[in-house]
Amino acid sequence: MVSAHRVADVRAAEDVLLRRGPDGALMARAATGLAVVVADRITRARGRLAGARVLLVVGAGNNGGDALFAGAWLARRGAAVRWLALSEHVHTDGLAALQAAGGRAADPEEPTGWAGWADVALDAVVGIGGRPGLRSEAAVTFATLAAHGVPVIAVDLPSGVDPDTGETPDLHVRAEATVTFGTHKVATLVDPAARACGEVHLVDIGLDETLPEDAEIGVWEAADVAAALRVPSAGDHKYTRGVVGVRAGSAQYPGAGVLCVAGAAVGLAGMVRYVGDDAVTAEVRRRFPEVVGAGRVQAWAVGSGGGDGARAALQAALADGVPVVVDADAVIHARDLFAPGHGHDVVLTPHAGELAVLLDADRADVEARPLHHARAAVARHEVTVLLKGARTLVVTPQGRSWVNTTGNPWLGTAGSGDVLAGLVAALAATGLPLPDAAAMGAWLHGRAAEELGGPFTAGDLPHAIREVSRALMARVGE
Ligand SMILES: NC(=O)C1=CN([C@@H]2O[C@H](COP(=O)(O)OP(=O)(O)OC[C@H]3O[C@@H](n4cnc5c(N)ncnc54)[C@H](O)[C@@H]3O)[C@@H](O)[C@H]2O)[C@@H](O)CC1
Ligand SMILES: Nc1ncnc2c1ncn2[C@@H]1O[C@H](COP(=O)(O)OP(=O)(O)O)[C@@H](O)[C@H]1O
Ligand SMILES: [K+]
Repeated sequence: MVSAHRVADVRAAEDVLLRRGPDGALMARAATGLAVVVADRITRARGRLAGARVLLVVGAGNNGGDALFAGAWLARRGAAVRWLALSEHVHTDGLAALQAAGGRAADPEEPTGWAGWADVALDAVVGIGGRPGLRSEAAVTFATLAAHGVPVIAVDLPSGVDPDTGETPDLHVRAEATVTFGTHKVATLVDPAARACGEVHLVDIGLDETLPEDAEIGVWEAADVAAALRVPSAGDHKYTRGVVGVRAGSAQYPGAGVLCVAGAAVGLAGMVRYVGDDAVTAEVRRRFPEVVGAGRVQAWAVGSGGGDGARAALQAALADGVPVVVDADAVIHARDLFAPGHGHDVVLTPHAGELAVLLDADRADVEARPLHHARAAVARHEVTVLLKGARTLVVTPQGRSWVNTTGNPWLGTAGSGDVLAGLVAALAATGLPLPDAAAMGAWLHGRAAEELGGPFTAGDLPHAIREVSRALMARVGE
């Protein structure tokens, strides 16, 4: 599992290594890793590093130091390197190294000598020492670079984002790529900051052994999902594999019932039950002859397209005392059904708009602070929350947080959330803990979208999800 750590934890881990190793060793690792990524990107873009024009936008701290040493490495290999200092003092040894390698200062008053000159710029204004926002000089510098179409590679983090929350309350750099050191930061994974990072490269500087195990946020990877998927054994039959129930769709939204069942059908459970509107039931049976009616289940998916019937459906599902995926029209009923101490095993699966209604917040504020709001809902309702978005979050009442990095924007298509709700419930029915099922469902759903590429509609997802699961299980068997 990939993970992100808080700045305080990164600093503590760095301190241990700094005490152990020779002066500058850690920064040398970071700078070399940075330089190698920059050189590789330049080589891919223009064929060769020699002659490439690299601008370093440098602040006062060690973030600037990383860039100056990286600039020296690049200059020694034939790149033309200039630095633009945004602070009176910059990292002394880094600057000396760059000067010795032939780097030159850019004149801030002459943008033709930097914005009009550079093939690529490194943002090394601030890293984990930064507060959100950009001072006006930095803001003007990056606006000028953007106006000249110069791509930016951020050092550790795009300057101006909030490292520990992923929030971007103020001006910040928008990078084409970010080279981050030692471990991910929340900002390199969680939106909206993750969007400002572009492609993220993680450089190993040896922090792994000194970082705390309990990360701030984790990312499920293919191997984690593959290892957790429940593959039936010879002794299993349909009931031991798990039965998933769907109470979704309504006369108003019949398709949601069908799509939720379709998601449930590819979640590796042994049987799918559907309970709902007669016309929807008929359509579900027509599409999925194997689906049966009411009876015992090991997990429910409730609420997708549920309309006015969502509350009654949720109450009926809760009465069974099994894990429940609470989607769409059912989410709002968390308000009174899930007061602290309720004791149900539940995951809410809202998008930002639904979470905003539940929390009496603005949708824009949920989008600006998704992790904050997901955690607020978890605290208020003692449920797991899966907050859908480009970077879907799963936050549990036990204090774990995961962010999903699979998927593509084509997933923003009507009914795609219905498929996800059914899928998560089915995975839970196979015996997986509900939070794990939520994280794995988001991963499979996003990975299926990547396989499809796009454009696609929600009805294309289930088959792709099954193919992704099949490929993962084949990997485990290898
Ligand atoms: N501790 C270490 O040995 C290592 C640190 N590394 C690098 O060092 C960085 C952290 O360095 P620092 O602790 O020196 O901090 P930074 O370089 O991130 O920033 C600190 C400086 O920026 C100023 N500042 C803060 N917010 C600002 C803003 N919004 N606009 C303009 N200036 C602002 C501060 O007053 C301070 O002078 C990491 O992000 C990483 O790039 C790496 O070299 C790895 C090793
Ligand atoms: N820009 C995006 N990039 C990746 N995934 C996205 C994006 N926008 C939406 N999604 C995903 O698409 C799905 C949409 O679900 P939802 O909003 O509930 O749609 P519906 O209610 O129509 O089913 C969610 O899984 C969400 O994470
Ligand atoms: K930076």
